[in-house]
Amino acid sequence: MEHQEFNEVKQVKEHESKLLSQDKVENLIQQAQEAKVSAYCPYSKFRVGAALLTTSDCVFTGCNVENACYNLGICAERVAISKAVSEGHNKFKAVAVASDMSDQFISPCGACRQFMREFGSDWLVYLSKPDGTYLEMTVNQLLPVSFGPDDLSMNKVAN
Ligand SMILES: O=c1ccn([C@H]2C[C@H](O)[C@@H](CO)O2)c(=O)[nH]1
Ligand SMILES: [Zn+2]
Repeated sequence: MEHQEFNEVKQVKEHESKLLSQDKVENLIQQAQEAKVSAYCPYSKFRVGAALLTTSDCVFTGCNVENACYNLGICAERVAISKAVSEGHNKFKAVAVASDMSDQFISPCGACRQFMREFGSDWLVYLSKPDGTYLEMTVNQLLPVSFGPDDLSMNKVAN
């Protein structure tokens, strides 16, 4: 097998080994839908919930939290990630996102994509609808050609 072809097969296998079972995805989406109930969104009235699965199989949830000073509002995804990191968890397998939109999959904003990317590019994001259907994407698919910790010289292994 050609070297490049071998690497492609290896990458596909690595990716497949990181995918969650249908049961686990459905469970994570369910937790995101439950987290959505706590959304504090008196201004947009757009409820969002997120459920973040760590590599140690803990789940941290989050909802959007808005503010009378509109620009201070924070998204569900960043709340969930901040809760996890502040409790000592910063390695993630997946995050599920849920909203009330039945006609389209909720998709994380640019700020949240960059916030996710800080903790790796090859973990999974499940964009869901209220009926439980979902799209599976990687952080890299949502934010290709990204800027991350390794791009800072202070974080490089060797110069
Ligand atoms: O993926 C998303 C998209 C939007 N919002 C929030 C931000 C704001 O409170 C409201 C409307 O944009 O929804 C999230 O929490 N996550
Ligand atoms: Zn966001």
